[in-house]
Amino acid sequence: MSNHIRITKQFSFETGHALYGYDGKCKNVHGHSYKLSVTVIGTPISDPNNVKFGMVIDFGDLKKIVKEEIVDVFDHATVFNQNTPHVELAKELKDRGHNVLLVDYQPTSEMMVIDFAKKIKKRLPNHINLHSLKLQETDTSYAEWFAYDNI
Ligand SMILES: Nc1nc2c(c(=O)[nH]1)N=C([C@H](O)[C@H](O)COP(=O)(O)OP(=O)(O)OP(=O)(O)O)CN2
Ligand SMILES: [Zn+2]
Repeated sequence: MSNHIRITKQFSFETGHALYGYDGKCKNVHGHSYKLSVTVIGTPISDPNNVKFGMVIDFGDLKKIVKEEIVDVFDHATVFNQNTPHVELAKELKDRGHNVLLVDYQPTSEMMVIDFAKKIKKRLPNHINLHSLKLQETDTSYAEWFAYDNI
């Protein structure tokens, strides 16, 4: 019998964005208190001499990866699609000392969660797989990425 276990760590960060060309209020620069749940899957370490005995991955090690790749980059930044005229607004804000992040996609929840999945997968140890991500933009809206939807 295998013992594959999913473990999840939750994060939150405040990020501004604007959806260039969108036909609603989210074309305006505004922000969200994003909540991100990161779920990985693996087998708990079975060697009692290993300091991480019984763990799939130390929650602290998962936290370090997600903080470095996502939270520290996106928190209190404003994200713009670099393929739109918003790049000019971004330059102006940057020149005035604001924390601006240019990405090569429309910064919707869907596209951000795809970007996050790529970044987290690259940092995980070989024996740990990314199972899913849930990115909550508002109390009532979220996007999810699942590994088995993307094989
Ligand atoms: N499929 C998507 N639709 C929308 C996105 C998105 O990322 N993916 N983003 C936005 C806006 O950025 C913003 O999040 C507004 O979302 P919405 O849920 O419509 O927010 P409201 O506050 O109006 O929601 P209610 O809870 O219904 O009041 C827009 N769409
Ligand atoms: Zn928004």
